[in-house]
Amino acid sequence: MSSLSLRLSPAFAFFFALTDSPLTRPTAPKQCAVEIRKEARLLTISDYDIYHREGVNSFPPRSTQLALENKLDKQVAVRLRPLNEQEKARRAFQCVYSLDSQRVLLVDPEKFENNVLRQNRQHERQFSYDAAFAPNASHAKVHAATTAPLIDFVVSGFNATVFAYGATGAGKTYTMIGTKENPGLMTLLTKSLYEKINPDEYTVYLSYLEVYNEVIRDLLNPSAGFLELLEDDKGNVQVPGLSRVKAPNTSKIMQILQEGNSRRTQEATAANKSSSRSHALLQVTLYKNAVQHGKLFLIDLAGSERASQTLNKGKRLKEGAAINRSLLALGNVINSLSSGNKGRYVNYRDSKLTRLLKDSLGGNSKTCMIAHVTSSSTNYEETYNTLVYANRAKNITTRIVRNRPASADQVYSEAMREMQRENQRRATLTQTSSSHQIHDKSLGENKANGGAFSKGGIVFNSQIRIKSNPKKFSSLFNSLKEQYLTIIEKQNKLRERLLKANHEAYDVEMSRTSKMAILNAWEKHKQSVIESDVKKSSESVERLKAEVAELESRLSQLTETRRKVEKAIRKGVETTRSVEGRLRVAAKDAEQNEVVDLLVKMATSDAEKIAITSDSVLQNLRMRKQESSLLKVMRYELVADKLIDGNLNEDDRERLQQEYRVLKNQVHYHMIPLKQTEPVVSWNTQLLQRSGVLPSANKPKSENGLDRTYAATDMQLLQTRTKREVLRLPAIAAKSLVDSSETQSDSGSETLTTRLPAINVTSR
Ligand SMILES: Nc1ncnc2c1ncn2[C@@H]1O[C@H](COP(=O)(O)OP(=O)(O)OP(=O)(O)O)[C@@H](O)[C@H]1O
Repeated sequence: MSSLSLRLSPAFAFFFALTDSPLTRPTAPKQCAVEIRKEARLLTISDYDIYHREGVNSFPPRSTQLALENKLDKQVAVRLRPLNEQEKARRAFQCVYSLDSQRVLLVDPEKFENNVLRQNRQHERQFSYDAAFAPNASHAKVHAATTAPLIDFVVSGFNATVFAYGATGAGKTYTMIGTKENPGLMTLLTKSLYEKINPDEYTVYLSYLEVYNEVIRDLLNPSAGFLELLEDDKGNVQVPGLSRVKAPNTSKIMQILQEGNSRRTQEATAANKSSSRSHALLQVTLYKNAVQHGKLFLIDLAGSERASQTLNKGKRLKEGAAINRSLLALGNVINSLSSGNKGRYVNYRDSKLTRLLKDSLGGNSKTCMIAHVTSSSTNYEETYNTLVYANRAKNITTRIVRNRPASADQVYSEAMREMQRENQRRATLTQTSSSHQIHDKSLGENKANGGAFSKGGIVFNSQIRIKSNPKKFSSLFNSLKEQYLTIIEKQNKLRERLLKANHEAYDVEMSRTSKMAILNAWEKHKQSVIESDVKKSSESVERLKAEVAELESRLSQLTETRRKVEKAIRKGVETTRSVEGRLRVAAKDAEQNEVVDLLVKMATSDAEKIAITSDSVLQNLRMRKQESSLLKVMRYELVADKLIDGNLNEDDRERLQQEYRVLKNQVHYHMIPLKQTEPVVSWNTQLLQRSGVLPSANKPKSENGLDRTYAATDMQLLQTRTKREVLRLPAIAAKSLVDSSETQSDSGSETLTTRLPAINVTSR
């Protein structure tokens, strides 16, 4: 079934992966003459039990119902949307009912058709969930029953995820985002969170991103461009460069969400006049005393859709395919997780969406899925699929553990704990006033130095007034500590900016290199091209030149950004050193000195962490390009094999030869930048190497765990080389020039490459 489904349209492939095929749908129970409007409400628990006793498999099996061993970990709810005016005008009628607060009845509209062939088909099906909401249910009611209980959970230091699933137009955005007048769960949930926490103790940060056509964009900072998704060695998924905003109060949340939503990709389709074409993920992170404590993920998925329903064409159709593909991947993950097989393999890697949801679905998170269905008879199939899908999701089992700081944050949190201990100790000291002597002594030393402190070989001019009041003395150390932390935070922001600029520059440089190569090849060969082809190509050549010029100007802007940011970072490093020195002077005992050591370690570790992330962002980009080149090579080999085999009629041969030449050029130009831009060492790493924090040789010493990362980079480079050696392209005599504008290409410039003379691309 699955191989068949892959050859079907994405919407159908999606359908087959998630549901029982309609062909294998269970047959009807013997008597099922429920009169739709009257009896829907009359179906009782005993009916449900009878179905079970009779062994009718139309209901979820008993074992499935009872398998909710982790009922509290996973909650599945269903919300019905009322018929809209358009559906009423089409004389659609309600075909799904909420029987009570948990059960839903679906009635097949075909029941009312006098079709003899289908008279034995089962026309009613009942589903049971953790919660079911009638079409007139309010957001507040949905919130109270589903998401409100998650708040305590997050405040206790766990993660939680809520995602809205359903066909296009079923009401997901309505539930998650709502309107200004009637805000949805994102606002209600965040508001409730605020009501629960003490603002002096907790800080809340919001990040908001969308996954559109497998590309991640920051909805709070659209200028950040496309973002990468990375996994650290512990499998934690991160989006480096994703901005986060401190949300001081609830009205600010609404404003932030509205701004984010206005940037979301939305288009009108026949099924929904403002259809969301992307998955939107709001991340609410709770910090307790500056240490990450709990996380809430609120996700408005794009709707699954059938092309026939949305009447989509062109770009919209492609978007729909991407949406369905990622939902198909989500379906597969849900199927694996709910299979009950302990040694199951769960493939999260098929889409960005599943990679992002890895923690929520299979890991350390309490999850609430709200499935959405329209009650209209015209959407029966979609409703059926969604209800079955939601039913499967109930069986997902996970193991939840309280958040512990990630290893990289360990130093930071240790420092925080140290500081808290130190603060407490200071407070006690202040009360007992037994430390006067120490301060008097320090004052004495200070005076003796003519107002200059000397500690650890560093001499500072004393701007600091240390009075004999211990409170003030303690607050001096604390205020320096605050100052140090603020500078580190600023430094980290600058380093992240450098990472972003480097990422973009790398991408731009790759694109520029391959475009330049095409232009150079054109210049070289144009003499041998017939005049009509030169004319035909001139527009493409001009466009390509303009693109190269644009890329070059962007590159110089990015280089300038690099220069400025690096300068600011270097200045920041000097300031940190100076504050560090002052801290060491102000530190009056071993414990305080340890705190300073930890702060310094934390700053270094932050810088190294960003440098490593930056290296892997680049490496990832490079790997993606390699993968796409390899796919092209594989296609190229396939076409070449077919040509060699012969047995083709003239038309097919001609078509294949065209494709062969296009692919040959694509492979060639794709590979050029990959050959020229290794090895990958990010600007962040280079900066650390220049400042002596990291060794500058290719193979760093085995300190700070950094060697592992470099070893991985070396390994990847090695693999690249091996892969390249494997690329032996079959050589086939090329014929004349061909204009193959029909061929799909992933770069606008490739229309031109198809007109170039065949280039010998046997790779080295
Ligand atoms: N429970 C509801 N009550 C009233 N109106 C609703 C309800 N649910 C959805 N609607 C309305 O139905 C329309 C479609 O809803 P919405 O845009 O939320 O669908 P969607 O599932 O997010 O679709 P897509 O996947 O295409 O983005 C909207 O006009 C919305 O206001």
